[in-house]
Amino acid sequence: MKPGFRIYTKVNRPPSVLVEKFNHIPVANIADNMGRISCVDTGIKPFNRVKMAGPAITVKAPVGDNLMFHKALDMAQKGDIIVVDGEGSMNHSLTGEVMMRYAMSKGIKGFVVDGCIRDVEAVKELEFGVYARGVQPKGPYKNGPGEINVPVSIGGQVVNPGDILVCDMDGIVVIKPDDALFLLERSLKHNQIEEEYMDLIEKGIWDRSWVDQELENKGCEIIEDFAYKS
Ligand SMILES: O=C([O-])CC(=O)C(=O)O
Ligand SMILES: [Mg+2]
Repeated sequence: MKPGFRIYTKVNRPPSVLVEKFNHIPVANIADNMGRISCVDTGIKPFNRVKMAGPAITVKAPVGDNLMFHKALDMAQKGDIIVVDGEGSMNHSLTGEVMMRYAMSKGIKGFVVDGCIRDVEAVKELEFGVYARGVQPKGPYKNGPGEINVPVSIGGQVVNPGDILVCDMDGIVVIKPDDALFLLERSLKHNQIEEEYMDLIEKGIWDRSWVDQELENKGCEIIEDFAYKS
């Protein structure tokens, strides 16, 4: 055992037919079905408009070093998302256009980096999901150590290898494979309810009575006799 410098090559990936279905579901709708506690903090932002869902290949990188990220690039399979725990460091970039183009050539879906990237002008144009905490022109070292396919922590969430990440312009949600089928059904229902709301709004018949009902239940004081005076 070599804690801090080891690679697990096997990953239990959920079935890709299941994962792919999450591509069409807004992250917000999934998050609403997960107790609002399963999203990565919004310091990790999209750097283009590419949405994605895929199983995680995880990398625990020493601050400012991307040797293990490069190894993960070689190990990752079509459809994977490489998730890099760079401890949120803003001092060195961990990836750039060259690695992204290589990843694209392998069918990898994208990168989620709790750290910095560079080549952001090029990233805007890529059909490849890139989510990261910041931008830094100074490049990474390539010395190691680090670990691949172990639990990592990014933006306040634990990500295990094989967990499903769903990423869109609102943010990133992390799904345990055992919860995926249940969440897929719930989130599709949620989509449908929201579509019904939009329809009722357009027709001008959306029922708003629940708001006053909630305020009454919670004991809100409503003053109707005079305006606020300072
Ligand atoms: O130095 C590296 O490994 C990362 C990099 O700049 C790139 O991928 O363009
Ligand atoms: Mg570069």
